[in-house]
Amino acid sequence: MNVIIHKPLSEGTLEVVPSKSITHRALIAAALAEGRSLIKRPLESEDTEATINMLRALGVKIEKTPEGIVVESNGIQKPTEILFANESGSSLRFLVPVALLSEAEVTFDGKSGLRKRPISEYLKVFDQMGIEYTQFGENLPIKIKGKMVPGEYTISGNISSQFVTGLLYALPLLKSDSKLILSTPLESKDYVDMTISIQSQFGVKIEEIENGYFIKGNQKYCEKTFEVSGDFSQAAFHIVAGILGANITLSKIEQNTQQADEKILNIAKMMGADIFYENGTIKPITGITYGRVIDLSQCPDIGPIMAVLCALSEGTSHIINASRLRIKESDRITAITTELNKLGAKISETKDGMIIEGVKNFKSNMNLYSWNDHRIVMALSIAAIKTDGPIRITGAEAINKSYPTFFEDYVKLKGVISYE
Ligand SMILES: O=C(O)C1=C[C@@H](OP(=O)(O)O)[C@@H](O)[C@H](O)C1
Ligand SMILES: C=C(OP(=O)(O)O)C(=O)O
Repeated sequence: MNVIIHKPLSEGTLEVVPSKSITHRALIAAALAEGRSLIKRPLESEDTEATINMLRALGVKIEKTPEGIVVESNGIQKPTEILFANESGSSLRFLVPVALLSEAEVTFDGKSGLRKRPISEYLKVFDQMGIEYTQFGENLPIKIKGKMVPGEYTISGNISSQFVTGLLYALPLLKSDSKLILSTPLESKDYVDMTISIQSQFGVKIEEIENGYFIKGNQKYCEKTFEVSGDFSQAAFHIVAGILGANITLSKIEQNTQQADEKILNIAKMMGADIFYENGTIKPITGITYGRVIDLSQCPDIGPIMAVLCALSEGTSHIINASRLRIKESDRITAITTELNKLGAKISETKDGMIIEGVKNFKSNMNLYSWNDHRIVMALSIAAIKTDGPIRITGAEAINKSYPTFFEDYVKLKGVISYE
């Protein structure tokens, strides 16, 4: 699907879509609880669907109802089929340790991009646990056989926090205590804090210790009714749209939900933006912003939209500590640099970030490419606010990964688009 943006989004009020990260986590905690849970206001997207399908293959009953998703579980069962994570890094990495609780042979696979994303930290843990595995490609498919055993395990903290989340889900269900030690400082730590917070709401406690986590064994997840909060990673696109010129108000976006991308508020303010935030409502004010040093080690997903804001800010910005942007759905450093430069931005890549000289406006270009990455499509659609004519984004269906209604919302906000 190609999208042509004839006129950018310009005004309106939008209810922020539910959080992808929280939806994945609530579904998994509910699947690990014996009994019946209800997940209210879940995100519906390709990624959350991957988690649902994988949990179903592990014997969990999941039903979509008008009230939300009902999850009924009797524990994790031997899988009935290959666990297919599609393109969702979270679904794959969260569910590897969970699936191993079945003590059966499990095969994981995913679509092209995910097949190349690292799974290395689990291989280290499998070696320490004596679990056997065979890989049939660069990373996936992988066939795993063995039993998770409690103990002390060491992994790196700077490849993906998703390995930590996956282990924290499964280890409390083992018969005795475990420790997870991080050999390098943990990046994207808020995501792990979110995991721990959601686990505690389902009755499981994790203790943070120096260099890692202590996980008491023999714990139980409890059934629960849980409501998903609005997604800061998606709100970030509309916040930047507001700063760049659109008159947008965002509703249903609660504060302090341990979302890493809530950091967009402080980063944008540091760049000179005015943003009002009260009672779950955000109102960004259009105005001038200034280039700054922006550290993305804790909030990588706002990388593409921060590049847009920096490219249109006065002076020079340095995006630093962002090497993991290269191992997402696309190499997001190369992808956003290439596409924004086609619009006249002045961005150069560094090994782990970008140096961005601000420009006042973008020119139009009818040939922008999604790089099969939802966050690149959304960032380019917001960049259209400062182009001097229409833009075409090819491969725009990538938005289905996390925000299938993105263009419907774009039109609600008075954007004019057509599809090819
Ligand atoms: O735990 C999560 O929900 C996520 C963690 C982050 O990954 P990394 O820890 O690999 O940076 C983030 O980029 C991803 O989109 C979602
Ligand atoms: C990288 C992302 O997700 P995941 O790692 O779950 O594929 C994302 O949503 O930007």
